[in-house]
Amino acid sequence: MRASLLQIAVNEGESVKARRERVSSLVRDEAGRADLVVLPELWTTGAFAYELFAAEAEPLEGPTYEAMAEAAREAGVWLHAGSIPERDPEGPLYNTALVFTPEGEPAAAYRKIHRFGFDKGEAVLMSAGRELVTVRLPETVVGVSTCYDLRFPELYRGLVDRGAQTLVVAAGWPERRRAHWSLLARARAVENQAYVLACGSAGEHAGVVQAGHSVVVDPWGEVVGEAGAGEEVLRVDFDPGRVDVTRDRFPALKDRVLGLAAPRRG
Ligand SMILES: NC(=O)CCC(=O)C(=O)O
Repeated sequence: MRASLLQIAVNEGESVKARRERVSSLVRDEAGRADLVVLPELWTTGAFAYELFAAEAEPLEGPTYEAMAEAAREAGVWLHAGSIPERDPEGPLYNTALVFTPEGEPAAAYRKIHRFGFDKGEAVLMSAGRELVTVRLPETVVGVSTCYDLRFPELYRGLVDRGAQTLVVAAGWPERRRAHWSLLARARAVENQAYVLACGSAGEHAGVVQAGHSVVVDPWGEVVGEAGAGEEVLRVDFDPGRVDVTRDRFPALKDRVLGLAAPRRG
C-alpha cells in the first residue's frame, strides 16, 4: 500500500479559499501515486489561528467537505482530509476529521476528543468529541485521531480494541515541541504494534512555527519515512500485513491486564 502525507504549509497571507483550491489540486496530483492520502489538522485556518475558528467554521458538508469529496473521487484515493472547524447545526464548534472513499463517498467523521490549550484556545472554543472512529479499507483498518490526541495512549488502545491496524494522526504540531511529536509517534506504534501515519503541517501562523516532520512508523517502531520542515509530499510504501505478523511473533498485546484498579491513597 502507498500512503501520501501532504505536509501543507499553513501561512498567513493565503486565503482559506485559495488554500482549499491549492490542496484540492495537490490531492488530485496523487492519482495513480497513492492508495491513501492524508492531510494535516485544521489546514484551512491553521491549528493555532484561534480567531479564525468561528469565522471559518463550516457545516459538516460545507465547502471543504465538497472539495475534498471531489478531489478523492478524481484522484481515486482514500482520503483522510485532515480536519476542519465544524459548526454543528445546534451551535457548538468541533475540530472534525473527514475521511472519504476513492468514490468520493463519506467514510467517517471524527470529532477530536482531546482539545489543546488547557484553559485557552481550542480547549474553550471547540467542543469535545466523544466517539472513537475506525474506517475499514480493503487492506487495513484505520484508527482516526487528531494532534493532541497523540499524548493519550488510552485513545489508541480503544482504537486497537476496535480493530485498528493503522493509526492516522492529522496534526498542526508546533516546532517547539517537535521532540515530543517524534517520540510519541514511535511510542504509539510500538505499544500498539501498529503503523502510525502522522501528518503535520509546515509554515507559520499566529506566531507558531509548525514542526513539519510528518512521519510513518512501522509496527516495530522503525521510521519508514520522514519529511523535513517545509511543505512536502511524503510518499511511503507500507505493508499492512506486517501488523498481524508483528502481533503474532511478539504477542505483547495479549499480555494486557485489563481493569486495573486505581491505587489506594493514604
Ligand atoms: N493542535 C494541537 O492539538 C496541538 C498539540 C500540541 O501542541 C501538543 O500536544 O504539544
